[in-house]
Amino acid sequence: MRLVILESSAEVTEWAARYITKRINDFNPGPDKFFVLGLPTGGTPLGTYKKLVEYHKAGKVSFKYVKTFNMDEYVGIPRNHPQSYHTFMYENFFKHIDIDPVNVHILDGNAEDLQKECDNYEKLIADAGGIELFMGGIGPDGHIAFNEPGSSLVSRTRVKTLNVETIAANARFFGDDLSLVPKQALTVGVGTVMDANEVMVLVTGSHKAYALHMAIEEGVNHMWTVSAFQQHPRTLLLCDEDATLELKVKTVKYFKSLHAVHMGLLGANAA
Ligand SMILES: N[C@@H]1[C@@H](O)[C@H](O)[C@@H](COP(=O)(O)O)O[C@@H]1O
Repeated sequence: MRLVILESSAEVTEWAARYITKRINDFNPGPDKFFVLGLPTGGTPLGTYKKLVEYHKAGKVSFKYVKTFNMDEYVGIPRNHPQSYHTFMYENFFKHIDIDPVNVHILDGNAEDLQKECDNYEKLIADAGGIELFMGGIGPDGHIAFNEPGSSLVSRTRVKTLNVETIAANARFFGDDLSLVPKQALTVGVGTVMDANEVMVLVTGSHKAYALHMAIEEGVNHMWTVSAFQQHPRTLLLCDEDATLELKVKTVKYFKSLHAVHMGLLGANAA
């Protein structure tokens, strides 16, 4: 595992955008070779989407030969609801870049047969050749996508009932009214994310500090589903100073000593 510790959440989101840009460009995608990118929603990656749009507009990266798969979507709110993940992704990212909408995949939380929709999503990912880089965020309880505490660490895409903590955390997007927050979602499984060639998780803020500690300093545990990535050969965790508050000094010192190595991941002329 790599843990890249940066000063602020702005630096984390920018680092992620630079890394995605470099990975896409190094991959050199084309009509017969699409780069497959897994994507999250949430407040954390917003800055990354902003930067990617900026890099795209500056001609530094194209999404013409990129296919995307989003992690999750609420069940039961209309696709065009202001808080649906469809709306979030189009407003904050897709409508500003050159991606072909046919290459955008987001689960349909209004499908007649929800499990069929989930099974089909797994098939679409496999047909695309698997996910090259999966970016994710976590909830304060250490969930990845909507894989709530207690989720199977080999789970696949499915319907999930949200727990109280997640409903409370997401209430801010629904006028702080718990009753308006959807209670179910479709989500990729932990196993689905584990299948990606590389997993990059963004963790920012002191409210995620305990989750980061449980993710990397304790054992693999289905109560902290992000801890599963201890067993992934290419896990890249990006965090800010605030998120390190519950880590051991020894852990923080070690990973900070690797700063130059981590910056090297962004390419030869990375500042
Ligand atoms: N399903 C999403 C997750 O994918 C996301 O990582 C999490 C954290 O969101 P934020 O980045 O706003 O803290 O929120 C939701 O639960």
